[in-house]
Amino acid sequence: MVDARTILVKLEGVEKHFGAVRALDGVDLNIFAGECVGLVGHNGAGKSTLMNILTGTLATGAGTISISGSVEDRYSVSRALALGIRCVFQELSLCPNLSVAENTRINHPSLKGIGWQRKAAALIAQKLDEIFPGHSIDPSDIVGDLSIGRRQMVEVARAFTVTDAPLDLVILDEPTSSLDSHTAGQLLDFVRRFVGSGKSCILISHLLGEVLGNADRIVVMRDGKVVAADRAAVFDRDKLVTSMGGAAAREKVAAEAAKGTREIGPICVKARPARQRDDMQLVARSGEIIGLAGLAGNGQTDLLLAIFEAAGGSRSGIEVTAPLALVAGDRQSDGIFPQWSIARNIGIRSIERMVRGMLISSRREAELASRWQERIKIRTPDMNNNILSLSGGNQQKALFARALGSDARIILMDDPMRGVDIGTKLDVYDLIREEADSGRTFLWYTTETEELDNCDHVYVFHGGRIVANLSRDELTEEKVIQSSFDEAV
Ligand SMILES: Nc1ncnc2c1ncn2[C@@H]1O[C@H](COP(=O)(O)OP(=O)(O)OP(=O)(O)O)[C@@H](O)[C@H]1O
Repeated sequence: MVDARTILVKLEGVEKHFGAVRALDGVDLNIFAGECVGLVGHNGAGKSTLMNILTGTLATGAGTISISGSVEDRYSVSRALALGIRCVFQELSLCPNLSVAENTRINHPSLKGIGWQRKAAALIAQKLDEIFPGHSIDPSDIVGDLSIGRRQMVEVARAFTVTDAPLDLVILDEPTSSLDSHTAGQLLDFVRRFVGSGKSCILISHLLGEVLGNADRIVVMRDGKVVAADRAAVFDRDKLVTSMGGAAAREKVAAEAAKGTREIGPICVKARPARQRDDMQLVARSGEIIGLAGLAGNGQTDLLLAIFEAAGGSRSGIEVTAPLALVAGDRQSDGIFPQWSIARNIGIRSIERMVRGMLISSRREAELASRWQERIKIRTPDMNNNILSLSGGNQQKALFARALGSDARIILMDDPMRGVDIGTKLDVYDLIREEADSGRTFLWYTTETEELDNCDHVYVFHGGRIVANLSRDELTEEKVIQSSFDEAV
């Protein structure tokens, strides 16, 4: 049957190699006007590489790109922008030392002359209001001072602002990874309105419910190839997971395993948020997995960082009695060392064990890295490659390996599953349970409410304070949301 809709983008036989890695292996992809295409696949499947080709950031090794029926021979970033194609990359690209309005101006050279700042501020404020009503971002805020969730909101809103250049397709690569469920819902509603007006979106996400609920069509990638492409209605969660390469049955087993009971030991962390007015505090015992929940930016990360800073001693309102490691959520700013290899990035938290004499032993570093590559399935041909050669999700796995491979007894996790695929998440959940069984303690802030099922109990935050302590039996998404909207007493 011939599809009568207008084809906006047609990619045919696209290939891309990075040295020995075949990132794209003959990919065909059509995007029609007025549709939202969900793009899913395991970490390293080739999604970001394909999108980098579509935005002109990477050149193809082979294959053709046609936009609105014309084959593009000299495709580039500026050509893609001129054709109305924009992307919100997984690794955010805002300049941290500039304000929200100044960052907006970067994308809109036509905003010049006297009053450009005011015009840029109005442009971004209007788009933030439209997508995220009730947001508390001011165009004069310096981006580096914003939480990662707010930066993600600015980045998304900026991609949808229009001055003189056309806007036909917005690629959203993991756009909700740092947003709480309320804010993510606002964005997804906006995406539906956007495609309803005849424009197109590509939505890349590891949150399969998000893709199933909002995409018109779904394309599944696996090992550099498109392995399935059909109307969203044809898929369900199990079918998607199976097309991506397994783990459907394991999901149910993992959910059951999370309900098991484990022996817990003595208290190892007591922490009172700085703004707490009553006597509520976070108390963690060894062997516990504790969730930190609530709307993003309500003090969860602040408390984790305060606990991290108090390591090995005590400071006002915080007591910690064992070594700590932190899995950063904002991996670009706080997690990876971009100049170093994957192996060194993993070994750095265990440097005392790596040192022989005055030098770091490459053998010990390689042993640790190879053990964790296997355990957590980091996809790379060589752990001595630079960390930036890994896909986003695989970089995040290296940060887990750094923390779990260390001597830390308490692991602080700041929304740590950003960009991690479903199969790997299940492996990491298993790993966390195993490690908790052996007495390690986990403090786990997550913006994915489903993940809280893995926790023994959950502290809900609002306005910088703990407002509820929910046991596993009391835990439902409604309860968490209700508590996070309730004013702290
Ligand atoms: N600059 C690079 N140098 C070397 N290898 C690279 C580079 N960029 C990507 N790769 C490799 O290409 C493959 C595809 O990576 P890509 O980032 O496209 O995956 P992805 O599907 O977006 O993964 P994720 O879900 O983790 O973001 C991976 O094996 C990755 O390691």
